[in-house]
Amino acid sequence: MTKKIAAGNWKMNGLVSDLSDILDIDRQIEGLECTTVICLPATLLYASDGDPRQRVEIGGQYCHPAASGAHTGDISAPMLADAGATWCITGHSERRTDRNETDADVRAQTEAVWAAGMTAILCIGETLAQREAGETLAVLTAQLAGSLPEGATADNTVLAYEPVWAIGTGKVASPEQVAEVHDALRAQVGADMSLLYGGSVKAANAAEIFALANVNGGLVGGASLKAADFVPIVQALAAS
Ligand SMILES: O=C[C@H](O)COP(=O)(O)O
Repeated sequence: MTKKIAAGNWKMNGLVSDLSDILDIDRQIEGLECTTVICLPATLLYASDGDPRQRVEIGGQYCHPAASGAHTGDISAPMLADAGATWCITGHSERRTDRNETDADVRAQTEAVWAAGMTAILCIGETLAQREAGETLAVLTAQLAGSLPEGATADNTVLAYEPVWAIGTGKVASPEQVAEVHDALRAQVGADMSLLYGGSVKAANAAEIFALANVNGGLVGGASLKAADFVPIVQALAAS
């Protein structure tokens, strides 16, 4: 069975002093029936794990496929797990673009996430040019085939659809666009894997997106940084 998941992605934002927002979120989501995750910069994971949280689960945003080795500046999945992460994003479009990560890289990272006992939030998404060329479903199908490893289950993987043109732009995909993609993904990954939508999700549009049949939650960037913005999104998901 799918799980409702409200996942925040702080991206390259946040200092130790900002962890008070995690505690605020934690307090305010008590009693809500959904899983809440915040994917933090690696520098904040250990400090966050030391906080007296009850409900918010913590994740990383990337991992190297190897467990250790001579990879200056990188971080491994066992390191993230050791610092308290139980989730890790793989294949975010910002890394596919900024770091030239390929589907094969994402597949290897996802396997590393599983090996460290964490759940992967695997991201796929089309660019505006691909959408305008009518290639959206073909692009997503190819990304899925290339980056989702054999052995993916509803317990070890959550799939996030994030249209690149909707990330951080304020241009949220329409309910029809989200529904078309999520219905197609559901047919490909089976009934149980949770499917998240990401791209300019905020309190004002969350309920409409979460009401769609095959949307089981959101991957939220900018609106996850402050409890005042994120908690209403978690509440909308729990009420959906
Ligand atoms: O991982 C989160 C997504 O990239 C969405 O970011 P955004 O909510 O700031 O558009």
